[in-house]
Amino acid sequence: MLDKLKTEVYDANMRLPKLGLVTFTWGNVSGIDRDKGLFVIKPSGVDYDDLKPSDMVVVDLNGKVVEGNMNPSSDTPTHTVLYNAFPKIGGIVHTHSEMAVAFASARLDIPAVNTTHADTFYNDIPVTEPLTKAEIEDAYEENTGKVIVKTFADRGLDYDATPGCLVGQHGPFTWGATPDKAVYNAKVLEVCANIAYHATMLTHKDIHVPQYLLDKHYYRKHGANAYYGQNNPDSKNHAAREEK
Ligand SMILES: O=C(CO)[C@@H](O)[C@H](O)COP(=O)(O)O
Repeated sequence: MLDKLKTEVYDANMRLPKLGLVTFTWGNVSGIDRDKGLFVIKPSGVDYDDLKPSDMVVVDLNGKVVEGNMNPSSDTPTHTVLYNAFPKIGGIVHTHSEMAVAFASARLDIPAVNTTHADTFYNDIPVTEPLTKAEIEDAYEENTGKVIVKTFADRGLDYDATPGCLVGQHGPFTWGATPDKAVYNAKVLEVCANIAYHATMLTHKDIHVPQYLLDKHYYRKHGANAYYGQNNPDSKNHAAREEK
């Protein structure tokens, strides 16, 4: 079942250690088949070197395992909440990338300090409130998803325009149209966290790009697909390059 999606999710999971986004068995990637209402996620606690596409676990949108010989990622309830709440996403990533986790631990948003950030995230990347004792002691991973959804609702953020969030005192979750795009967004989030940290340390100031720069980059990417570099397979330039 869903063999093609299993391979796609396996490949996306294998990019996490290659991109330096995870250590040991931390983190996870999933991908969804919206037509079937099923998503595929890596198994829990399995070393990336030992993973195979056939190890991926198939889960329904109630979080119930429908196929798989192993237990799904411990974060499966979080992915379940996000797929139900964010209908346009096709893939989700959770990592423990270090600078992102530093911002999450300090309970700080990752500020939009430059165009690198603006190209992918239309706002500061929000950090959620840490989960309460009750939220941790019962349905922890489900509540982790709920606090992300609540943060976006409370702050009036568009999840499609800002495809990532820091869970306070935990770490980053990113999403995208595909598992691979969600991995891309996870790496960009970590790069942005690093740049924001250094820029803030260099200036000891609160830095934010102006809204008109965020608008320019967002609408250049999400507006007409006339051009947006290598990130947009629909762009003319991308097609032209493919023909060579
Ligand atoms: O955030 C956590 C633990 O804090 C998890 O994401 C682990 O880092 C990976 O768990 P599995 O996906 O292997 O269950």
